Amino acid sequence: MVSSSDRSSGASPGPADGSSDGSSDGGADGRSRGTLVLVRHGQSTYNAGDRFTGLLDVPLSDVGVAEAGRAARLLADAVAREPALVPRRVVTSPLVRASTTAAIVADALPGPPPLAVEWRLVERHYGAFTDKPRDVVRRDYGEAAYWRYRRSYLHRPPPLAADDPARPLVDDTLLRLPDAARAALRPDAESLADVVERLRPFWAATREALARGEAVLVVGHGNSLRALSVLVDDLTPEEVQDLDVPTGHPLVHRFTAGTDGALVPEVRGGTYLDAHGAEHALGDLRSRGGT
Ligand SMILES: O=C(O)[C@H](O)COP(=O)(O)O
Repeated sequence: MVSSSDRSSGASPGPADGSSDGSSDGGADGRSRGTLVLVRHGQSTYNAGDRFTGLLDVPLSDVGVAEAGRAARLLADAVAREPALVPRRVVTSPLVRASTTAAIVADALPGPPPLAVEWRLVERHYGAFTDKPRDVVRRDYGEAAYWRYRRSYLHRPPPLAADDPARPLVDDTLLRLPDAARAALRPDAESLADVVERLRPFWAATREALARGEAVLVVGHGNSLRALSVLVDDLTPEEVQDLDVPTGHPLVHRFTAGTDGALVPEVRGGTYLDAHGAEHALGDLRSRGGT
């Protein structure tokens, strides 16, 4: 099983356009491949208030801005040691808590690399839980259902009703996404499995970039990154149930080529740039019920 605690110390690419700027050396020896760095945005105002966020477009808190700055410094130090880690672009969810984090991180890197917005990285649609304090949902739905909706792979939260006060806020986010996103996203609520399905094309493009030896840096959300991890590490539903993602901690995935040319993760679950800090953040996150 890969839980966050199994990750040891130590991002879609843009469209798979087949080009390379030579910023990565992976692939040259026929074995090593590109590097994927995943970063959950810094703490949002809703994380700070312990509310379900989902598709609401809320900003970073002051703590979140500081966390994004720390992630930027960690990545700047890492690329100074290993220039092949410089991504061609920083791929981000369109939601402002992620795109602000991505901009802070990109500014600290050589180039700086441009941002590429990928709608498939938006957070899981939390349905009727959207905008609700977690303790209220826990009280109203009961302990067992609360955990089932939050952590199970297949359960969707109850649908977001047309007269829910959060409905216009979610609709506002949906309206700002591309037509393809509105056609593909469930309008009422998503299970983690739904998020995995919408991320598949993104992972396919990312795999191609990694196979070309590129470095890919992705900024997303707690649940969109848990879902992406299912694809990156081939996690079972049981494994992803225990996976938590701390805010603002870069997680590096390196790959080699298997005998059949498939990408093989060097360390299943990846390697945090700041292992000690990530463990501390994960402990704190779990004491509050996880991602
Ligand atoms: O509340 C939520 O939607 C998730 O649990 C966390 O989402 P975030 O990573 O966007 O904070």
